[in-house]
Amino acid sequence: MPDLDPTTTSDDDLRPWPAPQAPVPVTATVTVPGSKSETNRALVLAALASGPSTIVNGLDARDTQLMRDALRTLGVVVEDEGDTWRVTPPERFTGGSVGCGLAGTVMRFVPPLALLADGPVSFDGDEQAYARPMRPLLNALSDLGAEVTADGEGDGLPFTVVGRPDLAGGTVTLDASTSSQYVSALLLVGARLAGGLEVLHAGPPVPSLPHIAMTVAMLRERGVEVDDSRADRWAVSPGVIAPRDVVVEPDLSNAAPFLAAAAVTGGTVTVPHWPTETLQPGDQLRDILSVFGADVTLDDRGLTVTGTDQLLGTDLDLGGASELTPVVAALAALARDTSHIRGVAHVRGHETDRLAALRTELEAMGARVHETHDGLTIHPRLMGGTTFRTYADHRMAQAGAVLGLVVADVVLDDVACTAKTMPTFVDLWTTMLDESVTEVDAELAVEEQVDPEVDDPPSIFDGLLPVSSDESRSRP
Ligand SMILES: O=C(O)C1=C[C@@H](OP(=O)(O)O)[C@@H](O)[C@H](O)C1
Ligand SMILES: C=C(OP(=O)(O)O)C(=O)O
Repeated sequence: MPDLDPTTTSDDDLRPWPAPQAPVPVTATVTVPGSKSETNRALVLAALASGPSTIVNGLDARDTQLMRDALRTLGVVVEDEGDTWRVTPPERFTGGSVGCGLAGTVMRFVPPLALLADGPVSFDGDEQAYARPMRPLLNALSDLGAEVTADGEGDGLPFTVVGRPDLAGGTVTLDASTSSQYVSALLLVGARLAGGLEVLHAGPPVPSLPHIAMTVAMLRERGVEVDDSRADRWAVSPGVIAPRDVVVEPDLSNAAPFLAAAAVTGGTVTVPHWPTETLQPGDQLRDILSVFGADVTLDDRGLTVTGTDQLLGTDLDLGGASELTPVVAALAALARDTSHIRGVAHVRGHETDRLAALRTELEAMGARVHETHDGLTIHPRLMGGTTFRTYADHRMAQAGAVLGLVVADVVLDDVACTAKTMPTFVDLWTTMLDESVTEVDAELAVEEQVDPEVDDPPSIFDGLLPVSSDESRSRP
């Protein structure tokens, strides 16, 4: 299977995509590409820095290519030198047109850069992105003195931002309960405003706080002073953003479907290079998978997850790691008993309304799912194959792939959307399954060597999960 083209989601060969069933318990080592969140922050900070920076292991996917293109539009030079990207900031940002695709990090992190640009910067994106919330950030930019005009009929994309050379910064108050990215976006640019920037949140709790902590840490690594000592307040002092040469960590959230593959098939998957200390919310997978009953070990090899016979029902607040919601919902649908996912009301404004999408698709497969005000209650039931719609959402596709490992005849209507953050998804997934079969064959060969007199050597299919549609996993 070819890698997906990271610049587009229109690879017709890959829609529809029959999700492969696991012929054996998934047993593999899967190296995942770099973190989307770290890559796009590193790019923006390099563009704002006082000199050239380099980025190694940056994620090459649709969201990060859109970010590189956006920065180039603003006059930033982004060059590829083998595995290293060299980013050279311009004297001043120029105006132009920025395409955001469906990338939250592009549509939220780039508009504040327009505050510093010489001319108007217009923003557009996929039609589906028009529904993503932007208003609190756009109001904050207006409050800071920018001219913000709506170019469409809605409250978000498309829009144009015109900055002014004399913007002083100061204090802005906004409701960031629909996305932490508004806060990160403002903090990233704050040091470059003459008076710095104080950001105050007023409203229901801010989701994805680890992502704001990641922003703060990456600013501090570049010499920027940030005060985050009080809840719901962040203050960035004015100053220089120092250039840095960075190595991006693997994307731990994108490791979720591969680790989940071990959990649902009773296999073992290792993700190498798992950092021992990290600010990525995907690190919460270690606790999440343990609560589902999987065995989780972090050691020199990386993170290793081994599944058990039956996953347990769970009660999880995913407010800090909401991008894991679709894969966790897939695990919950395959568990022994009811699970609750809480704290993720705002994922209704992610790539799609993820709560509605998950309820609809899991119910179509046979699960009973209830949408609550801030999450899902999932009652596992006997599940059967169906066309699993992905709604152009890479993480819905990941969830569908996990379900397809153990439920026969699951066909994703479009897997090409995984190119948003992982153009190599299909390739990695099929390689993982191939490696699992090879691994089992090798084990059997060793067993045969030990006892060559065995009359009837075990088949690689012995003791495996049922594979036909009428034998799909039975749920209480
Ligand atoms: O800052 C970031 O890199 C992100 C923040 C989160 O956004 P929300 O706060 O909108 O959930 C997360 O879900 C998204 O995938 C990446
Ligand atoms: C919410 C997500 O992405 P975005 O950066 O587009 O908000 C996600 O990747 O799950």
